[in-house]
Amino acid sequence: MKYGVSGGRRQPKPLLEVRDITARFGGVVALDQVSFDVAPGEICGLIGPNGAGKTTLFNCLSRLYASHSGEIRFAGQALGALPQHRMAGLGIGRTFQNLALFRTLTVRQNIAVGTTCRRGTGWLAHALRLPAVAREELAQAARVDELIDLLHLGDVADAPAGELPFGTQKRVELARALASSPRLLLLDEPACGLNHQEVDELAFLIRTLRRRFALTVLLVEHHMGLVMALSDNIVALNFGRKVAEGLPAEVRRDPELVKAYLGESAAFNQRELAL
Ligand SMILES: Nc1ncnc2c1ncn2[C@@H]1O[C@H](COP(=O)(O)OP(=O)(O)OP(=O)(O)O)[C@@H](O)[C@H]1O
Repeated sequence: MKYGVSGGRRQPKPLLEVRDITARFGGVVALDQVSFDVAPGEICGLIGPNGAGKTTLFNCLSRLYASHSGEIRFAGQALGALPQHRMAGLGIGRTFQNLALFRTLTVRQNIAVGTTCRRGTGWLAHALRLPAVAREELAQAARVDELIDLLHLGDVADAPAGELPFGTQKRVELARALASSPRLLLLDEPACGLNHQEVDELAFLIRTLRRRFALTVLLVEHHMGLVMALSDNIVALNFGRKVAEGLPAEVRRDPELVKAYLGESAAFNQRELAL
């Protein structure tokens, strides 16, 4: 029993509840009645072969796709009726597989964009330049500085984001997602395009960020070493269906998953497992 009372101890209520999510693109069933929970503070790995439905699920969670059936609850609140632009304010941050930075803005400006959803002052306060506005701007600048420091972006803080190496741009996007002070962070293939050393650093960074910001993380990733090393729990999809769920050690032995994914994945090698 994962939630409720177990062994005399009260288990935490899930932060994220995904119930019977089905999403279609024409005749393609991208997600087929997918259900799982993510507990507060957990790193949940979401794995599966290409086309399994992982990104579609992320897009349902961040409300980029609203036309799915089923229910998603975040901190007990149903997301169904909420528009996409409310997600960051609610506490859901995300990064994108193919990066979605403002290429001509500097690193600092890109990260600052992430803080805007936390603005408590309205347009009138800004027009009158009330003291509360200045206080808020100082707090946001401090948050941006903290993230620049934490993600080692100091040397490039004033460079246009689009001119930076791919691995650095990924750190900028992560910083922007964190700038909105999320409780739930959706990471879409953060290791994609990184070399071995950068993947090792990423693993350390994700653990550090979880501790520092009390984050819950949903991690889509093809790098099996990273997923197995980081995840408390793993959900595996294939052809839109959930085919396995459990602890990393359980999931990696699941026959259906091995057949569907790991057996044909060259990525699941000893080098990655050693991470
Ligand atoms: N916008 C779209 N229009 C039509 N079909 C789509 C669209 N987005 C996804 N699909 C289809 O839905 C299915 C799931 O795709 P999705 O991108 O969610 O898989 P994925 O697990 O994220 O794959 P990958 O690991 O390659 O990123 C695939 O069959 C894909 O072709």
